[in-house]
Amino acid sequence: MVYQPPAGARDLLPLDVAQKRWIEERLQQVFHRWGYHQIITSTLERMDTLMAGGAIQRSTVIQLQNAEDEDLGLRPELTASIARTAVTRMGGVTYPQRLYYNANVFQRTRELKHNRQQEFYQAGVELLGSGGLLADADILLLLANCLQALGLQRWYLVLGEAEITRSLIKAFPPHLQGKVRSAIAHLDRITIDSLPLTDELKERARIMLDLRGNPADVLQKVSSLGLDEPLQAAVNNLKALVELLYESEKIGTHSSHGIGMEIILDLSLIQTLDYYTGIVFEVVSDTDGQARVVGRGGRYDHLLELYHPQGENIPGIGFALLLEDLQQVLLSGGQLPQTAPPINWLVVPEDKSAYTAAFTYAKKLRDSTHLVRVEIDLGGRNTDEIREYASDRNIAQIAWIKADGSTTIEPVV
Ligand SMILES: N[C@@H](Cc1c[nH]c[nH+]1)C(=O)O
Repeated sequence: MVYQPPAGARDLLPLDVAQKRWIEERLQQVFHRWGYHQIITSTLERMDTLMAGGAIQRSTVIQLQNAEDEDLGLRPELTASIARTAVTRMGGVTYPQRLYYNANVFQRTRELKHNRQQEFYQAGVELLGSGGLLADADILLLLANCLQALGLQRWYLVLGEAEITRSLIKAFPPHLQGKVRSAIAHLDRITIDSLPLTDELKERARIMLDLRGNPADVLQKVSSLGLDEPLQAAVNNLKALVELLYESEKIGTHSSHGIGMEIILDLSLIQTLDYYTGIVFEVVSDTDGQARVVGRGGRYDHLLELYHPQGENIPGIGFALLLEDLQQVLLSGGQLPQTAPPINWLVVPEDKSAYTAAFTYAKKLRDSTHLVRVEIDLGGRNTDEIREYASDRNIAQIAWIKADGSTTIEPVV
């Protein structure tokens, strides 16, 4: 019998863990500095929670069944679970609530044959109870601060607006809206040309594909589409947000806290999660010409009411950073540790009568500073082999201990 993990599952070895922790610790510090508290929700949820009123497709969830025949699944993301927790378990709290998480998620992919990954890690935040421009900007500045803390070099923010995009798509015949949506999401001009649409609608779809680029240009183009009042208000909001971010950034760049945010406005940006009601965004890292999405999020002002016992409406906005993708990018940038943390000391009892003295010395070392790593040599090796072991493992020093407690310290070459 060969014991393999199930297809798509992951084991993280010590070096992976060291790199993952490096990222997580930096993010956690930023989250704390911005007033966020950690929340841990259940990995397992009822399917109806996970699907968030149809915003998340059943087919993307790994489903399970328990003895009570409940319809359960492994969370594919955390926003729905946090929305559920906030309104069902945190009654009486004052808003806004600032919550962050660091957790694994499971996403079912159809291409299992190639052992496509199904378990991922995300670190993210949810800001609950505040709608509007200030909260939007606060979240995006927090996002920029996270990326800065990681030392991510070249990245840009793709910013869209779910309501505007949704309403632009509504102009298409209902039975084709799904196809148009997917073609636009994939920037697929060929499909758009081949769809049975009037010339006018094809042109509209092409314009939508072009609603991507420098914010000022895109805002001008979208205004030419003759939007109705509420949508024009959403466009104006977007404009105000971009201005606020650039202004805040200017202040940042003059101090040592330049956030270096470049914004690409993209009104064709469509997220597969369909609970968004306002701004949506992706962080794209662009290293060596290779673009990779390392985070995403947006505003969801009608998600919490789905779970609220009285259907009360509480707005929300948040983002998730995708830890595997960040790890890949940071690895190629050379920021991450290349080895698991080294051991500082190997404490070697010279014979049986020195065991107690060795444990006492190891304890003294461990108590001396909280960052020290100390191993006891467990025997079975001669002096040369011990030196070789210490050098292979990059251990800095050996402490040879005699029964009377006398110690010889030897730096490892
Ligand atoms: N949960 C979303 C990201 C997000 C957090 N908050 C809002 N959106 C995702 O996994 O893509």
